[in-house]
Amino acid sequence: MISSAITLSHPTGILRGTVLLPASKSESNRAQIINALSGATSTLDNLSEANDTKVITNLLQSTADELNAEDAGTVMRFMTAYLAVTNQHKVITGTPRMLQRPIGILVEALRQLGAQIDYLGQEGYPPLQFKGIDRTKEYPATLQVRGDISSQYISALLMVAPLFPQGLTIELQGKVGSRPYIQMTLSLMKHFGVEGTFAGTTITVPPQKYQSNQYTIESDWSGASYWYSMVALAKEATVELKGLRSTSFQGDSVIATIMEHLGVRTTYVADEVVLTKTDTAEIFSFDFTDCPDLAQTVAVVAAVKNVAVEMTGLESLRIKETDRIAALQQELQKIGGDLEDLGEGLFRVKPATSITNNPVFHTYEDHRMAMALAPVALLTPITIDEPAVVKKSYPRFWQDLEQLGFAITPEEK
Ligand SMILES: O=C(O)C1=C[C@@H](OP(=O)(O)O)[C@@H](O)[C@H](O)C1
Ligand SMILES: C=C(OP(=O)(O)O)C(=O)O
Repeated sequence: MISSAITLSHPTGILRGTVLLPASKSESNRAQIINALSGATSTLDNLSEANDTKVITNLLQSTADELNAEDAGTVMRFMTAYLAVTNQHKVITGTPRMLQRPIGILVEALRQLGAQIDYLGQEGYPPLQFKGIDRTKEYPATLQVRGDISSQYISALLMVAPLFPQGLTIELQGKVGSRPYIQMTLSLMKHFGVEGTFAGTTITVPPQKYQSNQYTIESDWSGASYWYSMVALAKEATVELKGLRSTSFQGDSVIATIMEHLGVRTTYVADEVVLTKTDTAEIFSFDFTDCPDLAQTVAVVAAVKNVAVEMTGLESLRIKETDRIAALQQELQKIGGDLEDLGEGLFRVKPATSITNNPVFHTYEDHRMAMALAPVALLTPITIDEPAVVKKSYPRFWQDLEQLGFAITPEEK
């Protein structure tokens, strides 16, 4: 998909079919870092085709002096810890947006562990220059690390923690966001032979060696969330999503519970879930602290279904691929809706009152804006700018939509 915009519509509004979801980029990128730290002897099956995963695969093999993490937060943060502990002398940079996404908390923690890292631009932000690690330096076995900016800093530190002679204890400070991603990191570490404990706000990883193992990456629950939206907005629907597990490492599997309020029933069978429609469309409140990547999905469906959902825990949305709160407000206003800021962290979805005016949606270099807005096409033809953004996590998204009956027309501008 190279066109700069597409128009998207669905002639019947009826969805029936099977979708082979992409694998989780979060699991793929952790598994690859752990594998690289343990001599690259594990077998990783079903690695994601997400660009974020391709980027980390390439960077882990690269001999270049300057590495480019592009727009991938996990790559920037996980590679930062990896480059530090593997004593490399390289630079890591990224897209202009990546240079606005903070990394100071992670750099500060790694410096305390002996890593020499300089900022090449603004203090606290990439690009970073690595100048090796001083192994002679006494380092503190316990670090205090803020948990309220990005859990990716904690995950990055945890994956390298067993390599330190005393291991590492992390005491999380402040509110902890995206906690299931920290848990996912510990679960994958355990799969590769390293045990850590997470009690209250303290995580301890004793010194240990990773063991090689086989792991099959699960399909991506965040990517699944857009199919939940489509089922919620379709006239009729039965959609099978392949490769999802009822017991998942991914916190975004909570989408199954959230979408019960918005008219989607989930049935777990073998290695897939089946989504069907119900009549439910009820107001509810939900705290997205644990699953920030689902916020856009839910805000759009709720607006279109006229359900004034109350949303909290959206703080981290402002420092993702774009300021996702501002982007949602802009785009929902185009269909008469909004994400109203009620203050003190509370947001309320304002129902979309004019969805049929052929909206042209912008995507703000954010894959999740494109994918969260696409389901609106089940009700009215829409235009999506820069549709190629989906490649960050779900490159086959538009092909999968076509397979389920969406009509997609490129619009050259
Ligand atoms: O660790 C991960 O794989 C991720 C953690 C989350 O980020 P934050 O911890 O910055 O909220 C999430 O938004 C991101 O898409 C993936
Ligand atoms: C926030 C995201 O990714 P990252 O932080 O890894 O760039 C995302 O995929 O929604």
